[in-house]
Amino acid sequence: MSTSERCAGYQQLKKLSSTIKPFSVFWVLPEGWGGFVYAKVVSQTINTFCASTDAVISSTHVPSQYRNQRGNTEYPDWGKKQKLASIAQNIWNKMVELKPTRETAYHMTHDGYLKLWQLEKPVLEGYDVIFIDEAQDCTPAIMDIMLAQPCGKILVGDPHQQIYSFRGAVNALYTVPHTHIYYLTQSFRFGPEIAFVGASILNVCKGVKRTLVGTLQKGNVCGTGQTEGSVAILSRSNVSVFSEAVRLTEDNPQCRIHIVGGVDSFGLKRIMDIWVLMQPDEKRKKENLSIQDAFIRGFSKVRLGGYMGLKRYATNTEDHELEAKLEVVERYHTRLPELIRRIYSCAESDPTRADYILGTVHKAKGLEFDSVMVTDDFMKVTSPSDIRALVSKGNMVCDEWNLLYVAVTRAKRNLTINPTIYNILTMVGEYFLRSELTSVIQQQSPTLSCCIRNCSNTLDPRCPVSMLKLPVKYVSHAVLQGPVCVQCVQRRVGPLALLMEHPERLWSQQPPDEDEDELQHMPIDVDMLVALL
Ligand SMILES: Nc1ncnc2c1ncn2[C@@H]1O[C@H](COP(=O)(O)OP(=O)(O)OP(=O)(O)O)[C@@H](O)[C@H]1O
Repeated sequence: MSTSERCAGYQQLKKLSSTIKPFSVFWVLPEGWGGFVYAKVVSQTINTFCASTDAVISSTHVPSQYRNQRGNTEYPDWGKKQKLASIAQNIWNKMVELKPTRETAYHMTHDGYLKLWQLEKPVLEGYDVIFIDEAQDCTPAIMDIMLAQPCGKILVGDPHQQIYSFRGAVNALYTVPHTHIYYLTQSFRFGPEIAFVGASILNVCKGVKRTLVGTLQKGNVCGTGQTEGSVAILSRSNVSVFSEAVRLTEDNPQCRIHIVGGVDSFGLKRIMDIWVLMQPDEKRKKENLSIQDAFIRGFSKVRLGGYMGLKRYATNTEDHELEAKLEVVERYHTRLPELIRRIYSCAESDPTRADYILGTVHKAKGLEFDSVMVTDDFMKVTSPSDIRALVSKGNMVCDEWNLLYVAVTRAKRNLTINPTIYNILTMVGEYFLRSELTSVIQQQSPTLSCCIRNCSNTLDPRCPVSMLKLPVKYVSHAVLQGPVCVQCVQRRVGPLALLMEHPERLWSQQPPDEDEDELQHMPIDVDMLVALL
């Protein structure tokens, strides 16, 4: 029987589910191997198998480490891995069967029937060439199907946009033997400013020196550009997407917001169900509050422990999506029903009619917007030592840098960066300094006091040209802007900057009390110096 016939069969039997849920697996675990932690490990084992090219489940598909019930990292030995693999294989065998079942753990999933198709070794007839986009995020199972085809293959992708390692994606661009390789380093989406920000993230965080080039169109990366056209606020997590929706609709209740992927798939109904679960029994009965989602409703039973039980489940199974929803419920607590109603009433299904487009980077991948604002919930970087510490954590951190890179490269004209990107730009010598007539600076800042933190110097009004720190706006606040004294400029653009100042006055000024560790890593912005002279 072909996979397509099988799929029709699963559909008829109502034996299809989108994903394997640890909660379903939990009910079919054998004695002695119960609990949510094993349910998570077995689910992950089946997922890894489905993403692989292998025909049977083995200990290689079992995670080499996982968080146990106490929150400690556990490293299963070979015997334990064998047992977990055989539990997973039993479940997989039942998933494949074309028999009705009441256990949702035995439902076939999308990744599951893709796996069956791969094992069937399909031959796609009638194609001269297959074009495989987003090849950096394909699983080995998908690549196995594609590469086995007798026609030509073109793989397209960007290794720095790989953001699905956690789902078993392996960057095929580096592993597949090829006859030709072409580097597409120019993007037609944006101009040099946004390209520089993208290239700086790759350079500082991943040590990649190949430059990303834009076109000649003008761009703004200070968050101060004219916001015409589509404006997207991109976040790392769903919690921030929710917070942004709350903030925007609080500031302006008439505001129209579009949530990438749709307001329903964002899970507002499930968030509301979790909130209901959190309410005491009497309140639920008195106000006739019901829980729609069967999974959440399950936890209202005493033996599963109510809201706290659901929280334990999310922690034990490392279900980050559920953890995010719980965080939203706890953060907004009593206000939640009103906020959800407000978000629904401001939601706009057509992005072209929305004032703001909100979404996570995972959802916004492949899209582009005239203006992009990056929220501050991405990986935090304050110094080069942060980066060194993070790099040692391997692949998952690599995905985090890629997420930041994907976020900024969605912008066509205007970019609002976050503090981490600001710090990364500092590490490549971009201090947002510009030379300006001192008389012009004085109109804005009559005292000519240096705006750098911990510096009490002032600028000399007799100097014809001085330095100004440009205003940079983040999503939530603006950073310091204003005049910068010669001592502070010298630390950033090199000793020739001292030529801007009268020697007597220069010796009378103290260098500011800046963090020495930070200063050691401050690169000299030679281009700025050239521009100055
Ligand atoms: N040759 C070209 N001349 C002018 N504009 C182009 C050209 N090719 C693409 N563009 C424009 O550049 C933008 C980016 O193109 P496209 O979406 O194909 O890039 P991409 O490589 O798939 O981007 P990403 O993978 O980052 O999402 C689009 O607005 C597209 O219309």
